[in-house]
Amino acid sequence: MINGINSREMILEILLEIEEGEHSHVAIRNALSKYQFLPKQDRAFITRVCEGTLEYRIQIDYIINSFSKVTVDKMKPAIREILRSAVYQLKYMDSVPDSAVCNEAVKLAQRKGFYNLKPFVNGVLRTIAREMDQVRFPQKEDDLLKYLSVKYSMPEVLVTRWLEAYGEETTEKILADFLMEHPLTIRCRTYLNSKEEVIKSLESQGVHVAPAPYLPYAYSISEFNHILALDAFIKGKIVVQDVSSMLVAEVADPKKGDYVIDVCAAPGGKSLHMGDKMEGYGTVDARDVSQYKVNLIEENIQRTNSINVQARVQDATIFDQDSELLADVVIADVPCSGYGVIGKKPEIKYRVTPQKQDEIVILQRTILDRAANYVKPRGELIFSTCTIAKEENEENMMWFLNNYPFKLESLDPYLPEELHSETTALGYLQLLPGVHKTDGFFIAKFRRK
Ligand SMILES: C[S@@+](CC[C@H](N)C(=O)[O-])C[C@H]1O[C@@H](n2cnc3c(N)ncnc32)[C@H](O)[C@@H]1O
Repeated sequence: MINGINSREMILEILLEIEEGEHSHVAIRNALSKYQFLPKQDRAFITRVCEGTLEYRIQIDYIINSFSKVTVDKMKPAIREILRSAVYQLKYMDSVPDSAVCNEAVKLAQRKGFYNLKPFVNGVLRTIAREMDQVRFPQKEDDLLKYLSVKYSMPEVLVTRWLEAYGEETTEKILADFLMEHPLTIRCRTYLNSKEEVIKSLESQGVHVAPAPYLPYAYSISEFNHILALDAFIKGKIVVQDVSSMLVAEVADPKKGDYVIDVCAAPGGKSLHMGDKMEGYGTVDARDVSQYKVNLIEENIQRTNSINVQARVQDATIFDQDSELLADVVIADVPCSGYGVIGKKPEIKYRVTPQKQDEIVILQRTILDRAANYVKPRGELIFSTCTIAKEENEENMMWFLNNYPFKLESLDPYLPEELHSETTALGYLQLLPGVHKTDGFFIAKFRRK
């Protein structure tokens, strides 16, 4: 307990908020920003327990259901989250003694008004603490699907999809990678700043900086408290961006003076990168569906002083006649299922429905249809998603090629050699977590005939 704030109570509130539909990073950020005085250690503890409980939820539920007469889905939400977060600590956090985990959970149940459930919480947790090693997890030889689902805490519906699409070995690599911790990656804005100077600035603030894979201006950073406090960030010398996302501007390869339309631009990562590649010349017209989203782009334009990027509200599903055949480059980084970033946003895996999947493909095709109209003759359209779902990627790509006057163009001249493959020579790239050293991501490059 610090200044009346109990970290386990905060964890419970955050997990309940995520259960109700909030994004995990938003729920955690909002809770922590309310209590700015919390020491670094407590912030790290709250973040780890929330993220870990979410990441391992299926496995944790399996453990609880192995010992509790009441199954997890029948429990009251608060009791369920108290148990889940306690089991996460018991299994994955050696730094907290088991007895403390159990005592704190029981106290929290009481504080939340569940006085009569104290013995239940106490009984289940102490049994789990004692008998954790005896849990009979599904075995690979008996039931591959259940084994992968419980071991890597991934809903069976997703495991099934990936087994079909990518086979057993690759699926297991993807699943394992989602549970690994990855440092944050940044793009150093080398057209305005020297890399050495930026690294020096970061290191002078205690940040650990290491080269990130594939691109010479990409770095991994760790051991810092908050990105907003880093001088290089405040001064717009770096942009937070996954390397997969940086590859979009590489592949687009815009020329100084180009007119670029980014139809789904918020918060602006790829738009700013395109602007930098054009070294302040030309125009990047960064659009998104709402004022709220456009404000996010604006903030980034201002922070980085990106003079050739402008933001505005424009629904990408509505044809903008004024843009017809005008753009040298159109970026369609469309909304998607987000399966490629489950490692960063674990709640995505629990919110999958077949209906959502169908709707997202329709939305993507509608956006691609409008975006195609903005590309000038012999101009280019870059289509990208942060997912690994074939219907959103390869199938949409084929649909587009079959219906529009565009052809694919090789990505190889723009990619590092280690990413070259049969498909990149044709004009598209599917990055898979655990196989490639990035998020899951898809890029295709089309040129108007
Ligand atoms: C994958 S994100 C874009 C990320 C962005 N390109 C970047 O690099 O920072 C997809 C974006 O599509 C936007 N979006 C969703 N529906 C849209 C629509 N109908 N029109 C325009 N943008 C839309 C979302 O608001 C979201 O910002």
